[in-house]
Amino acid sequence: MDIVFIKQLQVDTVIGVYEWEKAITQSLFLDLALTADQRSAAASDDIKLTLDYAVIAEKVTQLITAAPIELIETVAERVAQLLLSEFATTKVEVTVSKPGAVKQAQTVGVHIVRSRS
Ligand SMILES: Nc1nc2c(c(=O)[nH]1)N=C([C@H](O)[C@@H](O)CO)CN2
Repeated sequence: MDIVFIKQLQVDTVIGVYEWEKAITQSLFLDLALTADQRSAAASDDIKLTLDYAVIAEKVTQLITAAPIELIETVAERVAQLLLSEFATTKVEVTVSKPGAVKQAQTVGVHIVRSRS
């Protein structure tokens, strides 16, 4: 099946479980993959028949920055539910990375897969 994707979407927001994290902004990086048949969009060359990645990036950023969140798991789940409810996709994969959270690691994060039920 076809996938529309966004890689390494940077979202600067208040994220973390510790008190000191609630007073600063940190960067999250998101990889998103939305499954949807793209044959009609390709045949008609019509943006209305695909998943507009610019719109997706904007809505995801708005969702994450609307209020402080503690866990990156919460970010991933909320993003997955937003994508499934507002876009014509049957399955989404969401990876949320938080570089710098573990000094000895390049990055840490969570990857979830959710389908329309
Ligand atoms: N599985 C998770 N582990 C941790 C998280 C998280 O969101 N998910 N968060 C933290 C802290 O906020 C950490 O990033 C501060 O450096 C710790 N573990």
